Amino acid sequence: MDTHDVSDVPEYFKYLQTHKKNLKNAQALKGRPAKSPKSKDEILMQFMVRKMMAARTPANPMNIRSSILPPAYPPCHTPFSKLSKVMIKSMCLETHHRGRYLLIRTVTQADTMTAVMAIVEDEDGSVLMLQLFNQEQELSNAHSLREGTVLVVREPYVKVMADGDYGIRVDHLSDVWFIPEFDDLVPLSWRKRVTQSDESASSWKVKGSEHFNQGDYRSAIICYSKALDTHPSQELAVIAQLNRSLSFLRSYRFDAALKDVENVLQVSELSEKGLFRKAQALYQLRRFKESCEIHAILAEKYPDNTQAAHEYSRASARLMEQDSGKYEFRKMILEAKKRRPPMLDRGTYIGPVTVKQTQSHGRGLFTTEAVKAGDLLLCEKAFAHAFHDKDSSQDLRLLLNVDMDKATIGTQAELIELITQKLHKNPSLIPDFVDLHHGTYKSVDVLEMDGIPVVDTFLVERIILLNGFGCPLSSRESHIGYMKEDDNTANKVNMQFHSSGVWSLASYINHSCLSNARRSFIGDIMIVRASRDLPSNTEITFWYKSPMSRDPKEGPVNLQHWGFKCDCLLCQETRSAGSSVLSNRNRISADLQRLFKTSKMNLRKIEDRISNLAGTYSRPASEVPHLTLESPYLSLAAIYASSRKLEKSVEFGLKALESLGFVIKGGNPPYVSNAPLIVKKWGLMNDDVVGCWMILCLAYRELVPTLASQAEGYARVSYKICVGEDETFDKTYSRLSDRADGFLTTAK
Ligand SMILES: C[S@@+](CC[C@H](N)C(=O)[O-])C[C@H]1O[C@@H](n2cnc3c(N)ncnc32)[C@H](O)[C@@H]1O
Repeated sequence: MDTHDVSDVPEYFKYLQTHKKNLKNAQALKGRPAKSPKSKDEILMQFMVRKMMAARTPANPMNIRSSILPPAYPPCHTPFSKLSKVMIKSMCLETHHRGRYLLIRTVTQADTMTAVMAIVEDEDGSVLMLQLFNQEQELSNAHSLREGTVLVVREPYVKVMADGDYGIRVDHLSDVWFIPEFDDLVPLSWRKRVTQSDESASSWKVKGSEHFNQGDYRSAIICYSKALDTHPSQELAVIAQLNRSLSFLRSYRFDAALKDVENVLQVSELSEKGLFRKAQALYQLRRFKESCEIHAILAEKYPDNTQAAHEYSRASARLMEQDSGKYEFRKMILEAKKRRPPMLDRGTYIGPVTVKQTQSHGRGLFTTEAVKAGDLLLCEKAFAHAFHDKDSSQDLRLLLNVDMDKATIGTQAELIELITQKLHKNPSLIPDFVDLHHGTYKSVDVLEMDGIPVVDTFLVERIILLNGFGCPLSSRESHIGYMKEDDNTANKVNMQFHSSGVWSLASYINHSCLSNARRSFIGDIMIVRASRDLPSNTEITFWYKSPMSRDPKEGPVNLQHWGFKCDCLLCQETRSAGSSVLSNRNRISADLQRLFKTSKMNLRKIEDRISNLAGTYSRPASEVPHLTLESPYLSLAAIYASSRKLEKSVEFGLKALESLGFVIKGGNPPYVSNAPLIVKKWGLMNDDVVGCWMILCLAYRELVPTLASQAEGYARVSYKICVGEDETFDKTYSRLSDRADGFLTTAK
């Protein structure tokens, strides 16, 4: 939704086809020996050269870094005890060595190119390239994958890479294990020193603390675990668990941190550090209520702990947002502008909505009580958010999925990394995430193996493909960009963004072109508001693709990406209208655009052409919106407002809204004194609606002042629906602006 899908753009389409061909050629080598004919020295030299080249040359003709997903394959889900060792010399190309494992060690420093890469050797001294995908970038830093690191690759997959060389490709995080030097699996010849088998718990603890102080949390965790396995005294066990919990917190492993402190609290119920770290782990897992409960104990027992007091107020603020749906939106907008990445620390508010089964399109989100247009339905923090900063030199990435024939530009590849890592580190989050819609993709039904969480990278990718959203830095910013554009082209309404994310609850919202809700963004927070009045138990829908983004002659909006065809009334009307009506609409629309651009505009002719266009619709707009009419009506309303023909401005302003399906009473002459302006039915909500209400507001100010503030009220609600909040409305629109729609061209 709103991501840069470039699958059909000729240059990317060609690039995708080239990769499919490479893949086919590679697969023709399936079964050939994986051992490279090159010598170890040649392979090492080549690695260094590749590293230098990668730093200098763009990755593809489009100067965008590309990530290519191979055909999907499941993660290893066989217990390690049932795997047998394989050597490089016995491995084959383009083969998943099921039931086998490979023991290797790195013989180069790792480097991050398209993946974390290093040259590895096995016990025979045979070498190959290793490519670890979806790992943290820090893996290639000094602490982690340094030369000599021993690894186990479970069920290794050897691929022919794009340049024809061979490499072990690991896509699933649980398929690679980093083996500590003292582990029994490590051959004696690979050990730098002989580890004392009688090393004491306290010396492991000391080593753990040394690693911790150097910021090497992975090694610290290994040493504290070793201390705990080495029969520590109860006192030492508590210290090792407390220390390990802090290392877990620092490495974003909140489930494990929580488990450690819970063990500590069983022995020492009121441990200050134990309670504090528990409250922190719960906060990070977004369990704010439980975090506050622990903080309440801390506050009572340790009133002088100022850090805990500070964290208590933070957790209370999140809980308040979560329970009340009250946010300081203006502050959030300022924060999103400043923070990089624009991740906002806020609670998720779930309004009067619930997930239920629909009749024909899987699960959907429904109202649990009647709501009004503009009401807040959801204010959801992203499960994961990948930001592209257009003002920085950050690379854009092209993600090629050969299984799905998809090419997207933006941050989708990064999002896969973020989500696989988050789930791998916090397995308590896996069940809800993998329950999101994933089409026909079948994954393995295993959540854990050998005590390690199993996360299927290809499942994550499919979930992102079907549930992810492209998003602006803030919808206010994109609204302002939209209003500043003069040209009302499809590009203007077809917004696509490089930043992207997944919002779990919003993922249950189905599409309808006749949507009744709209999403907006502030940083990584998605806001969903009702765009019309809705009775209880109504299915909430928003656009995956805006029906206004399509070319009128193209027919219904193309939702092939999500595997369905929309059956809303708008799509039905478009299908039944037939190609001659659609091309007639298209022709008149193009003619109108031309007439609006002529220097001496002939308004009578324009009005005539608009009437012709209106004549192509057989059903009233209150039933099926007349989308092609909105823009010309709105342009006329603005032109007449500027030339002070206010009655005409009102006439066309109302028509613009009616073309979107609005039913409005009391807006047209004859005006009855004190009769209200009433929206009987809300229509489709696009960004133009705000400006249209403002044009009406400004015209009514002179014609019927009592209606002006009501029109402005509707402008404010429409703004809130489009932008997510109305705290910045006055900064963006003013009755005193010199523009016909009140938009402040200076708005920032
Ligand atoms: C983001 S998910 C929406 C939630 C999904 N229905 C579920 O059960 O989890 C997107 C998927 O929902 C289904 N869907 C959404 N809108 C639909 C519609 N108007 N008609 C049919 N299927 C729809 C499609 O299968 C689509 O790929």
